[in-house]
This record gives sequence, structure tokens and C-alpha cells, in this order.
Amino acid sequence: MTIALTVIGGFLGAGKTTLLNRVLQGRHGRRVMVLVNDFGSINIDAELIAGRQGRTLELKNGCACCTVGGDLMAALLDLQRRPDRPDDLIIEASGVSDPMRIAEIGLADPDYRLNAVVVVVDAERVRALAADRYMGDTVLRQLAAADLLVLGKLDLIDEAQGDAVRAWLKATVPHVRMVPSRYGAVAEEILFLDADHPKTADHVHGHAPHADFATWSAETSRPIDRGRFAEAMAALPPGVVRAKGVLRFADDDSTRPAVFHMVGRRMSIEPLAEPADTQPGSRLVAIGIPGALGPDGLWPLLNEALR
Ligand SMILES: Nc1nc2c(ncn2[C@@H]2O[C@H](COP(=O)(O)OP(=O)(O)OP(=O)(O)O)[C@@H](O)[C@H]2O)c(=O)[nH]1
Repeated sequence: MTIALTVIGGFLGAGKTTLLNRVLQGRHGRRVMVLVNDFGSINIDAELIAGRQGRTLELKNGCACCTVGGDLMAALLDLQRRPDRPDDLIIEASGVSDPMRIAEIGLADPDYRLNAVVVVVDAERVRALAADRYMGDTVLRQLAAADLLVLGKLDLIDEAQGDAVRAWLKATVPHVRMVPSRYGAVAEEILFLDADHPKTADHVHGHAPHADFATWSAETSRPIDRGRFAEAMAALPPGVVRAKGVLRFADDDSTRPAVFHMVGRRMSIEPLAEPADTQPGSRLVAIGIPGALGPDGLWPLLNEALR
């Protein structure tokens, strides 16, 4: 039997890991493995995946659609030879990748068949991102690659705005079905799409490079002051479009670290859902337009927040 391949794409912070976690928690009876490709030297995404032990593979050091194609092929080959070979492989693409390109790399291996390319859309931000001079092409390419659009974050906008986003998506990618989803609440469906995707064959082979994004990361073993951390993050320049971290605050004596998300200017800090085998210390990564942060990257900000 071939392994069904599902690629989850979507722009930085759209909600890909949230959807993936819902799939992993679902009662679908399938043996699912996941492969995450974060776009930085510290792969925080792998830490944020629920029940990840034994079923999460990581692709580090670059964007799978551009630089790590060879690593991806090697990982796929390895997986289908394992005794605990899965029924399904879900690849969570990095937020800047072209998910169709990743699907194509996967399909070069005859042991895999493409179930679907699922693209998560941040309903609050998608139109502004698509119109952005720097990020627009990447976003539009992702939308066009989808067999299914999962329209998340409708809870952050009102009904009229939600209708306008739907109408815009319908006009922009008329052939693509979309489903609304709050925090990935369509997860059960996505393993069983078995999409008919003529687009894969038609897709222009070769790779039109997407805009360059820079990543920054910083780590510390010292506790972090919550108030000063929030102030430091609020001071990030607009060119930093996404940041996330697994953090240990000085005022929190639980063993459970906190998870920090910044998507655009929206920030949240919550306890890590499943703290089982997380690393000690704190880690922070950010992604944005090259040059948005100075040569020391996140370090000055993180240092300000230490106690
Ligand atoms: N309000 C709201 N927030 C959501 C929804 N889905 C996801 N989020 C939040 O959006 C933030 C980013 O979610 P992730 O799932 O980490 O996004 P991602 O696409 O995996 O991010 P990258 O891998 O960094 O590109 C988190 O704070 C989520 O809780 C939703 O439907 N509504």
C-alpha cells in the first residue's frame, strides 16, 4: 500500500500547527506520521506538536520547497522502509514554502500518493498579506496550490468582514473549495480528501523562488520577566511578521513552559499543551524581512527581559 501524503501549507502563523494537532488528536484510526519543516535554526514547531514522540520527523535548516528537497526525499524513503510504516504522512510546510512544490517532491517517490494539499488561511490577515508588495506572491502561490482552503480565525473578524474574505477568495482561486474552521476544527476531514488534483501535473516544474525571509533566534537558560518580555516584543519592528517561543517565566513555578505567539501584531502567551519532553530553558524565533532586526537579532530584546 502507498502512504497517503497530505501537505499542510499556509502563510506564517495562519494556524497550520493548530490544525495538525487536531488531526493527531482525532479518532480516525489511522497511523499518522508528521514531518515538520520550520524555517529557522531552532525548530520550535516540533515542540508544539501534541503527542509527537515517535511520530514526528523534523526537517531543519531551510525551507523544504527550496533548499532541502534532497533531505525531504531521504526522509520519505526512510519512512516507507520503517517497520512501523504509517498509513498517512502529513507534511507541515514552513509558512513561506510553496506547498505544491513539496507535494511534487513527495510524489516523485512511487510509494506515496497525494491525498491533498490543504492550505490554512488567516481570515483576518489574508487580504492584506496578498496585497503586500513583499509577501503577496508567496501568499497567492500558496492559495493557488490548495485542494482545500481551511478558513481559520473568522472569530477575529465580524460577519460582514468574513463574507468579504470568502468572496475575495472565491474570486482569487475560484476552483478551490473552502471550509470555515475555528482552531483547526475540520481536522477529521483532511485525511480523507483524496483530492483529484490535475494541478500537480500542470504545475510548472522547477521552482519560482519566493521572497527571501530572514530568521532570528535566541535561547537562554535564565528565567524571563513576563512584563519586560511583553514590552520587548511590543517593540519589535513591523518587518518582523511572526515570532514564537517556548518560554520559562520567573513568576511561573510550574514545570510547564509557556508558548508565545506573535502573528502580525497579535500576541498570545499560553501554557504548553503537552509539556512531556520539552527541552529546558527558553527559545525564541522570529521571521521577517531581511534587515528588520539589527546584526544582534533577538538577543538584545531577550537580554532586556531576563531577570
Ligand atoms: N483566534 C484564533 N486563533 C487561532 C486560530 N487558529 C490558530 N490560531 C492561533 O494562531 C497562532 C498561530 O497558530 P499556529 O498553528 O502556530 O500557526 P502556524 O501556521 O503553524 O505558524 P508557523 O508554523 O509559524 O507558520 C496561535 O496563537 C494559535 O492559537 C483560530 O481559528 N482563531
